[in-house]
Amino acid sequence: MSGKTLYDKLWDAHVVKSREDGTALIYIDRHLIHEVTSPQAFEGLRLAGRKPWRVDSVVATPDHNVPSDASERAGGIDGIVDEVSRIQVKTLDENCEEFGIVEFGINDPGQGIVHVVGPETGATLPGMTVVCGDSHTSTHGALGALAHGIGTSEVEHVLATQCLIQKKMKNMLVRVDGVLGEGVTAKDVVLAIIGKIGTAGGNGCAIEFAGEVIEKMSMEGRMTVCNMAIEAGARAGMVAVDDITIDYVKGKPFAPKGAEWEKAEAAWRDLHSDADAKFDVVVELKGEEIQPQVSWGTSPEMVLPVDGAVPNPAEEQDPTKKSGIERALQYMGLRAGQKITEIPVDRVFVGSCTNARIEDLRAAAEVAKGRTKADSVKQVLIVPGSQSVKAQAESEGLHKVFVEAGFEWREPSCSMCLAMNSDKLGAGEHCASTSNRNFEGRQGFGGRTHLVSPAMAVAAAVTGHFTDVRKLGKA
Ligand SMILES: CC(C)[C@H](C(=O)O)[C@@H](O)C(=O)O
Ligand code: SF4
Repeated sequence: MSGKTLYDKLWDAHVVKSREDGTALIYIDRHLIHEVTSPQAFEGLRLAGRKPWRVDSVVATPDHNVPSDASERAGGIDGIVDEVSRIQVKTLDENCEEFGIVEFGINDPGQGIVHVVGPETGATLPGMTVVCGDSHTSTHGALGALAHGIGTSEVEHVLATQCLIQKKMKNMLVRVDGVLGEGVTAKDVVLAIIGKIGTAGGNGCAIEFAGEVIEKMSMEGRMTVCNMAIEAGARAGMVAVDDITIDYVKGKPFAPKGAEWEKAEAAWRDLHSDADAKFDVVVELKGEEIQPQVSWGTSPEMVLPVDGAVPNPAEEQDPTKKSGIERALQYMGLRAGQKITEIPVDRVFVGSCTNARIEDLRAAAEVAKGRTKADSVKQVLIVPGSQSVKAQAESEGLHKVFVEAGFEWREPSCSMCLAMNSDKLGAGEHCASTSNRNFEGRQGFGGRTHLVSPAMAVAAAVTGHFTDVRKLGKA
């Protein structure tokens, strides 16, 4: 018998009962909650007269509907102008109060995007099963956890039973070997992976990201990569536990302490695929071949190196792909063969659970330092992923760099990642965005999203069009 993959190990450790039909009941260690997908789940609990099975496994924070604007934010929940948003955030608050759930409320120092808050507080730990009613829960797999999104009815199921019915996924290995060039980041790595395997490449699989590039990557970079596993079609992405993981987790508020820590660390050290483990699918990339990426179309797989040119549908043989390209070019307002660097940018968004951690803001500030927003760019939003990221950035003076560059320094929120709050693109506007989704209307009706790294987003902000950050020269 061959060895186990990391996914096999995490799965086996959480199976409560397996059935003949391939489904299994798995135990959930951590349940993260936000305002969008939890109201009906709590309503269901109430109607059935149930209470959460293990209330201390649940951690909540509002993120999608909270305004990023400081003055609107200052009014707390009651100050939220949009009525639907206000009700959602208020309902989360009331539900947490009623059921005794730990919540980092709207202006609490622990508040933030749920996928930033989980790892930074140690609510997410290696070896855990982590769920949230949110597809980007895959982010938490970076810690060597089995983490994936669930639907609202499953949110209720997990609240009520602490378990989830699942079918085991296939094992997929994505190896990124070699080294990354200067100016090439985790975001470029994951965009290049999706460009290669497509948005259906990981369907039915749990992806383990490995290889030298991933081994050298910081925890935050690994989170960026795992965050977008879902955009590659896989519900879960993960990375083996190593010293980088252990060092990251140590001392976090929810992390075990003292003798408990020793025991936990020893167990976590086994959270890697065995040398003889077999994967159903293996994909390999070379780090040195990855360039800074920019998405040009309406799907994350429509992505190119910054020195590339938008495809010409006339050169595509496959009729489905051809019409896909035609439609994307039309929506995005681009010409066949147009150089990526010739695409003008109207707004820039640095934020989201993909790229709003402290290292992302440092990378953005490094490019912004001594430069200013191009006149043609209407707005540059810099939105920290959590209150704690915001405080850290301010203690390092990063906010001053942004403000001096003519950018807006905002409050933690999902913000312009999706049009669920007041940060939106206007119809026809192009946005250099560090988020993870670029489908039609994602950032506002008619808005045109281009996915990039934080450094590339700022390079676009200061030049007014996509620019290879490596060619910017000295500020
Ligand atoms: C609102 C929520 C359910 C959704 C998700 O599941 O991912 C959102 O976070 C997104 O990024 O589209
Ligand atoms: S930041 Fe964007 S992708 Fe992440 S949870 Fe919020 S809306 Fe979803």
